[in-house]
Amino acid sequence: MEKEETAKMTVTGATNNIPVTETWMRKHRLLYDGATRHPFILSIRQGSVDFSSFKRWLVIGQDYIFVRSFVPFVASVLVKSCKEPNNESDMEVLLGGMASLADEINWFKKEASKYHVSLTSVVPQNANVTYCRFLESLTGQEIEYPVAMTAFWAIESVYQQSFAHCLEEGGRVPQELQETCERWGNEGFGAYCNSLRDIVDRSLQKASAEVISKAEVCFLSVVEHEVEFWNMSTGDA
Ligand SMILES: Cc1ncc(CN)c(N)n1
Repeated sequence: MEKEETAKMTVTGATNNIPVTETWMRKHRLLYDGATRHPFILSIRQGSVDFSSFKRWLVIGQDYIFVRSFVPFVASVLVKSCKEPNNESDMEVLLGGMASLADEINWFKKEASKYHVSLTSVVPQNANVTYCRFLESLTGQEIEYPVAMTAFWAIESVYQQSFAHCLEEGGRVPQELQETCERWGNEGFGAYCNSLRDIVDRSLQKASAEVISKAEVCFLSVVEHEVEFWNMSTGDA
């Protein structure tokens, strides 16, 4: 076995047959489930979620702020993808991602007007500010494509799997939140997340052990930020 290959195996624990993202999922399952099975998500699934105006404001207002910061981050990933060899399919997936963010922004505006929330007067909470700063720190040219792609995939996947869990059999999602759960928990959004994951795995195949290790750290940071994001709903953030 080549020296470089040995280093990769040590850092990631990956074997030839198991994609790197899958090794992370197995290794960090508890942490990941902490985000996708957060008490706030479970309360939506069980139908016990508190409909106070604060929470409506939280989900619509705070997430709107987040998504507006997410767009320049995704744009920076798109720019990086243009410099990658064999990038045509990556570009298409990323453009699809941009389109879905445009839809998200419009949806937040529609929801805000339904609940009479003024999006421009929502003050970002600390956890959100920290998360948005983290995104900004990943837009620099020095951040390698596989690292930035890892963040992108993890951010979208945690959301998709959280809301998909709400919709799984046995759930009692309140009527008012059904559309929210379907928006991110639907199969199409799941397929898009799988395309992002495939790009991550492919780009990591040719990455150095150092980049793979950075990508894993980035994955863990995203999961922690997503937990903090949900914590805002219980006032713990
Ligand atoms: C915090 C968060 N993470 C992910 C998504 C899905 N784009 C979102 N809207 N907000």
